[in-house]
Amino acid sequence: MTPPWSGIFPDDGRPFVKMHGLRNHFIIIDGRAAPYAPSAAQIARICDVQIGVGGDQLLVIEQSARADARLRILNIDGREVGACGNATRCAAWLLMEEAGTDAVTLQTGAGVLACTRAAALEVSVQMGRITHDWEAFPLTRAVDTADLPLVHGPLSRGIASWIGNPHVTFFVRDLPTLDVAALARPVLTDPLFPDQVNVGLAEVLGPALMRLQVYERPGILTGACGTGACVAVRAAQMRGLVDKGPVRVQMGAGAVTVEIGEDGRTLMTGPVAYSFRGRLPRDMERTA
Ligand SMILES: N[C@H](CCC[C@H](N)C(=O)O)C(=O)O
Repeated sequence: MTPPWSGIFPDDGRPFVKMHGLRNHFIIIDGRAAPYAPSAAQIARICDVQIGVGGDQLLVIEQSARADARLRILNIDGREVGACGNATRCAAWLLMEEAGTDAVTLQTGAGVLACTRAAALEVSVQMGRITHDWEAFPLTRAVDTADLPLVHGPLSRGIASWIGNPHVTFFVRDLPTLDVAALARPVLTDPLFPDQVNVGLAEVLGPALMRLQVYERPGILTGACGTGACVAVRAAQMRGLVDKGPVRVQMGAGAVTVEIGEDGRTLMTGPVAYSFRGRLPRDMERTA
């Protein structure tokens, strides 16, 4: 079937796949054969749901000397970030489907992550170790990252964690009634975080159950956040609020399971979903 209007809109632009993990949505582009390095303005337009494809992040898969592939994660403002749990699951699933395998390694800013198929549309990722080293973030001054000296309205006693990207987790009550973006915005831009920070509001519902919403850099409320779920479980365990075993983290559209080993290595398992595929307009290639 020839697509209608193909003469008006030539479909020879860069192919993309749109996927999501619990509504955290991504545009995935294969940059292995032909490198793809869009400008910040192009990234913003592609990620804009009203005038582009729509996505919380743009993902570019590249060749890697250290892993099966390299995953580059670009925020909607063009900034490259070191980690994204939901994106890692989606990209891993795509590469496993492509190769007909049940395991794949992905090089990210958090290191080389081992990913495996957990079920037909479910992927486990060994996310690496969570640290609380204030220099890793970086923070503008040395503080107790296990109990941050930061109060923004009802948010206090935050825990700062690094899992390839920076996060702060606050524990709250009645999460569904809160205006998460409004509460988290002043934290995201607090001068303590010169590179901004992803802000998670977590509520413990039981010894192995939490719910979470994350206001992500550069200032978007996402449907779910895989790295945010990992650090929220870690933070809850540090405070003795949940068990040491696997913890389910509910995030609106569903849940991920996070298991943190004795050695601090963090395994995250959760769903992936295919939305659609298509081609970007021709002018989404960088020309200069
Ligand atoms: N949603 C992603 C995290 C993206 C983090 C990014 N917004 C940053 O600036 O670090 C996840 O599933 O882990």
